[in-house]
Amino acid sequence: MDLIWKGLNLTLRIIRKIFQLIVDRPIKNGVMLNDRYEVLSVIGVGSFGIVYLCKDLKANEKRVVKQLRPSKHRSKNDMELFENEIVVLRTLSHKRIPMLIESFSSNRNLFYVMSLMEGDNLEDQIFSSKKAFNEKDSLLILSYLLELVDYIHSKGIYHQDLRIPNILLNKKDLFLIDFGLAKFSATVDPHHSHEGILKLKQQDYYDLGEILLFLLYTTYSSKNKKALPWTEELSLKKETVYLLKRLVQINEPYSNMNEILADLQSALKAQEPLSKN
Ligand SMILES: Nc1ncnc2c1ncn2[C@@H]1O[C@H](COP(=O)(O)OP(=O)(O)OP(=O)(O)O)[C@@H](O)[C@H]1O
Repeated sequence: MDLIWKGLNLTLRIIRKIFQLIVDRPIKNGVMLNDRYEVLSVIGVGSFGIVYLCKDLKANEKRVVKQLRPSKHRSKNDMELFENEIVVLRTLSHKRIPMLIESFSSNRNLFYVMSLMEGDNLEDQIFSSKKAFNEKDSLLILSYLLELVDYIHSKGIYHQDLRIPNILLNKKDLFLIDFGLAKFSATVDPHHSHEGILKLKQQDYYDLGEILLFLLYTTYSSKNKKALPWTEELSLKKETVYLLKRLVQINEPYSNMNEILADLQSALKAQEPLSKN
């Protein structure tokens, strides 16, 4: 009985996967969306959306169009998350965050259009291009991210999905994308109780700590057969360790941005060579 049940489950999973592959086929290059956006290429396929590079024929600019995967249309929750992402982008206005141009539906598909952020995501840079970041560079990236996180928090928005695939980087700029799971403080906590908002805030801080760890590990090559905790594997300045331990909540979690910024300044200062006098 158990075997039949398992077999049935597996068959259902395979059918669902085939269904997804068929309905989630990306739109072909050259197709015109909303009489304005010509699809040039697919630049990303996430669990949630299909992302296209398009030419905006009206503005004569390159744009990014995100389509909710058609297989996700069957879930009210996924459609709500897509709508939520649109509202979040409409609320934000920062040169390092995509600007919402418009949203539309076509042939029962949902789309929104945003500005193109020119950079490659950190996940691809680390794993495909094998880019490595030393301690100082990693701290500098954290400082750019903190500025953005501080900005979105000031708008009552908490990203809740700060991860390396959602950070784009080029030689001089860093961008934050993918607000699909972002939360508005007013929705989560209509009474603005300090506790609810603190939880959202600290989740973003924790994720920043994990990103910092990811970056720091790019210069690490294992000499031991056995994996050890990061505190033993990485040789970092004590100021960086202090900052990390509070971000990832090994020690007392941070409760506001000013505390993090002050500790980051100390960690960056510790990277400077000692002066001779
Ligand atoms: N505005 C943008 N400018 C440039 N590239 C972008 C932009 N938005 C998305 N991308 C590219 O498309 C990829 C997927 O985008 P995004 O993370 O928003 O999709 P998703 O379906 O929500 O993915 P996930 O499954 O990770 O949640 C990104 O990693 C990035 O490379």
